[in-house]
Amino acid sequence: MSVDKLTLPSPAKLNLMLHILGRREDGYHELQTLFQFLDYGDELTFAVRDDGMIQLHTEFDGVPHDSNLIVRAAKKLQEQSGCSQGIDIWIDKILPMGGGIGGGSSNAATTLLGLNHLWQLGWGQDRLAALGLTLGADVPVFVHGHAAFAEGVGEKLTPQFPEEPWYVVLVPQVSVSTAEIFSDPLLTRNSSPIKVRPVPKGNSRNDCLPVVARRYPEVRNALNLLGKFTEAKLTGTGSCVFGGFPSKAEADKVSALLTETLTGFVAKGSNVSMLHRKLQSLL
Ligand SMILES: C[C@@](CO)(OP(=O)(O)O)[C@H](O)COP(=O)(O)OP(=O)(O)OC[C@H]1O[C@@H](n2ccc(N)nc2=O)[C@H](O)[C@@H]1O
Ligand SMILES: Nc1ncnc2c1ncn2[C@@H]1O[C@H](COP(=O)(O)OP(=O)(O)O)[C@@H](O)[C@H]1O
Repeated sequence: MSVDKLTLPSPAKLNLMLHILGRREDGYHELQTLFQFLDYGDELTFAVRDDGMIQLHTEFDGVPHDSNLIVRAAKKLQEQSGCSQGIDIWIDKILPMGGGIGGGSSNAATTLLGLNHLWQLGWGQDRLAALGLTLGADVPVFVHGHAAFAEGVGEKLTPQFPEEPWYVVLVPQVSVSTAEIFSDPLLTRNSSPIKVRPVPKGNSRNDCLPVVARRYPEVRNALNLLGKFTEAKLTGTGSCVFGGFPSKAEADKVSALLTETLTGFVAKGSNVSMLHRKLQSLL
């Protein structure tokens, strides 16, 4: 049965570790990183239109309509599939921008999967992920929807099954530009590749952390505060800082103490993205 309206989640991700192995000729960096999803994110609503127009109805501060990754994803999919239908889109945005939790990439992936469903294109995940990669290095993992060890610039994915703790995520009130961190001369770019799978314990370092912590006192502060309770880590190029706890009750307790002065939230780690769980329930 065909539907013409759909609401889908757009989860956040964490980088449980991130090593930078080198820089390619095109300026992009070769990484090894472990992605896991959070059961926490934005929500997008899509409604098919017959006139071919693509319209995002929710305004974003500082992001013009046609630059929004949601609109760019929809337009690319429409062009490449030759679809004559259009789409109205609304988003309930709760993920911070420039937080290293992948909100923009996740929104793009939710759009690709949602429109593939509504426009009945029948594209497979590999094809959607390849299109997604042209929008951002993190889009493919959100399209595939499974926790994964990622190599290359993030597009070579091997599914992984890390523990799924409860996380406290602190959101320092600064937006970190990924490009700015990757162009810092002090960034470590020569980590040795990990050859063993699954990634052995003790490799949880994020090579971006020293550069981000030096540039952003707010991130340093969040790392110090959460570090009093558990190992505090940086996700991606930041700004968000996270730490795992064995139960929701423990995460809630620490979060209540820290969010008196800092913004943050508690969320469960998940190896199957909530977007894919919802899509599965529609089939
Ligand atoms: C570092 C990571 C780790 O998950 O996450 P974030 O902190 O951004 O969430 C990602 O690889 C980011 O992916 P994404 O946010 O999609 O980055 P893109 O838009 O593709 O790239 C933004 C800019 O960062 C630099 N860049 C990005 C990825 C990479 N592997 N090497 C790079 O040098 C490039 O200068 C690029 O122009
Ligand atoms: N739908 C979107 N959601 C978030 N950011 C977007 C979106 N579309 C474009 N952007 C731009 O992408 C940048 C990176 O966004 P985001 O993915 O949230 O951060 P990060 O890559 O640090 O996890 C934002 O600062 C914003 O300028």
